Amino acid sequence: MTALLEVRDVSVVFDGFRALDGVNFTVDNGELRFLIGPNGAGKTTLIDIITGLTKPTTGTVRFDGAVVNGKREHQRVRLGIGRTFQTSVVFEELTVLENLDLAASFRKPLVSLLTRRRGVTEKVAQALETTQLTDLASRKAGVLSHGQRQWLEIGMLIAQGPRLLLLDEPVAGMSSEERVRTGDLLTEIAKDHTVIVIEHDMDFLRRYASTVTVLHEGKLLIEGSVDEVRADPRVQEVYLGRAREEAAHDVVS
Ligand SMILES: Nc1ncnc2c1ncn2[C@@H]1O[C@H](COP(=O)(O)OP(=O)(O)OP(=O)(O)O)[C@@H](O)[C@H]1O
Repeated sequence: MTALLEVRDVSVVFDGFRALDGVNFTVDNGELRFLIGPNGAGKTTLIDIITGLTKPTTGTVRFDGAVVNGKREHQRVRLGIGRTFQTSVVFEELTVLENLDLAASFRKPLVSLLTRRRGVTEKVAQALETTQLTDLASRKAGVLSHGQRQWLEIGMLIAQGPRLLLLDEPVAGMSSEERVRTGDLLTEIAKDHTVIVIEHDMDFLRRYASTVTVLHEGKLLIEGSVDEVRADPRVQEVYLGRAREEAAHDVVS
């Protein structure tokens, strides 16, 4: 396997605070990688330096072998780096199909966006099928359930044809049924994409993750299988220590 993404010795300093501290993080082509860590560990900052939203203070980010440090967000999207945000980006007044169509059109010149097209492009049809939203294609996005909206956002990402998908807590707020469907969807997407998912839910990880990367206080703590990570005393301390602190706080407050 070859590395699609290579983050080398990356540090990010915000006003003297080290959000990331010498992080090395490599993801191979075709991997479904999970990223975990307690609040403030640096997970979102790591995603931000991959997408170009934040510039690393030191270190390099390579995508498909080329350094992308100097590239801006939209240039990285064009290279094939796509992300979802914790906050929704769907247009509520547009239908599922229209949202997907718009997302799929983003790389085209403006003139083709202004030309009315008939029918559904292959990419959009593929995104509808993968996310199993075909039956809801003509439904306005504003009336979708939370889970359906998340799948639409993932579909919008797929419709853009990225090689690397970065998903920030895709199952947050979902029912257990929706979680299963999302896990299956991620597994399906990972068959022909590379996927990095920020997720906290251990049950979800146990079911769907192969390799997990744990961040803590801006550093990479451990990388391994779910079992290896769960058995690691440092990980237990980070999570259990945190739970103990919170329990103590609950008692005194
Ligand atoms: N723009 C910023 N300016 C200053 N500090 C920031 C900025 N962005 C993030 N931080 C700080 O960097 C640290 C890491 O934040 P980050 O959002 O990456 O953590 P996280 O692991 O994604 O946490 P969470 O699970 O809470 O989302 C936090 O302490 C946060 O307050």
